[in-house]
Amino acid sequence: MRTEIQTFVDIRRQLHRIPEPGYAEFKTQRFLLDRIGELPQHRIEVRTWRTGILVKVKGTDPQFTFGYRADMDGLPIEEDTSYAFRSEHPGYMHACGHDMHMAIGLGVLTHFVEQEMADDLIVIFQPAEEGPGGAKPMLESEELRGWLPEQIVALHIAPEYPAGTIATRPGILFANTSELFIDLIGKGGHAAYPHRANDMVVAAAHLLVQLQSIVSRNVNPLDSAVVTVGKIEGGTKQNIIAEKARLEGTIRTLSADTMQLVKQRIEALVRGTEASFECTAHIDYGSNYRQVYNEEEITREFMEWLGKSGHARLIECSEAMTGEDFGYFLESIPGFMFWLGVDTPYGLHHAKLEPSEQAIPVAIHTVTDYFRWKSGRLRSGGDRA
Ligand SMILES: CC(=O)N[C@@H](CCC[C@H](N)C(=O)O)C(=O)O
Repeated sequence: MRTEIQTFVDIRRQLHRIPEPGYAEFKTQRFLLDRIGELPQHRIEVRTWRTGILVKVKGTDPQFTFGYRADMDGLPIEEDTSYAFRSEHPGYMHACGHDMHMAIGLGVLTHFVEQEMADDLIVIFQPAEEGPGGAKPMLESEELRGWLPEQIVALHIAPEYPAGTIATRPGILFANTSELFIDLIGKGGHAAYPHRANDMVVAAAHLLVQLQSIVSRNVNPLDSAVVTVGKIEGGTKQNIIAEKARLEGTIRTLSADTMQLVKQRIEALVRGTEASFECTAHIDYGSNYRQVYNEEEITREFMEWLGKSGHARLIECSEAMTGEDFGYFLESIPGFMFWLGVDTPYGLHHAKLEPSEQAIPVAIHTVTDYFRWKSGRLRSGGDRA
């Protein structure tokens, strides 16, 4: 690659400074458009969709279109890393590696602008992966509909694997997800007169504990599910009985049927809370993501190629209960997602996450060489898409 890898490490650091929430990735979009604007323009076409960006790199003799997708949004976390290039947006951090995913995306794009390929490539910078989900509406947009790739690849950083490793599997990689918001509304009052009020802090505490029984007592132990309440809010002051409480969480399942079962049980427990605490409740499932299902034949072929290529050490991993709206891309476009080892003791969504930047060249070389190899293979008639 003629452009130095250090460029993409620097780009990642600059992106790290400006994490933004879903659909508010304005500075991020501007930054990426400026970098894309510095590339020779004769072989690229650029479109924007909300805060996202689509870039087509025209091949010399296109018969096929490859796609690489990078997500763009940050998370509401106060950063606590040792970095000199910490977030400049108080309360926001790239704690899920989207800064790495975007820098790698620019690396892949730059490579194919500098060193042409026969086939076309679409690089997709997608907003709002952490919520409410940019993939589905982007796929339905006019901007992307006319430019749909025929095979698509995405990656996600993996703190638990060493830099220089790539982990994936054919079939299901990430879970089905649903957000969960439960509002409880009772009757507030004076702390000294509990008999004249319906305390929603107590109701929320009971419900929170009952929710734990869904995975332990309703889901088949041989199946997998997660119900996590990550935020709980209620009340206004220590000597006022709370009129309202809110639980915010997420549900994860490996099958769509189990997702339905978990939701039915949540609804039953919430109805029980209404009866027990004489309150009213409202459930909102927010945004739901489809499982990430790697097309089996293409993924096996990639794994075999990677094993021989020497670009990274390959691990065949198990499914994870993480969610990713990339699942919507894989619903209509064959392809796969892989974990990119970044070797850090702190997990995704942690304020101290410091992914190893050594993984950036590993990913750029893997993705670009794989597309080039696959393009040649399709042309030689050695494969289907
Ligand atoms: C890779 C990753 O961490 N993705 C997120 C996706 C969030 C989906 C949605 N907002 C939810 O919380 O259900 C994850 O938390 O797995």
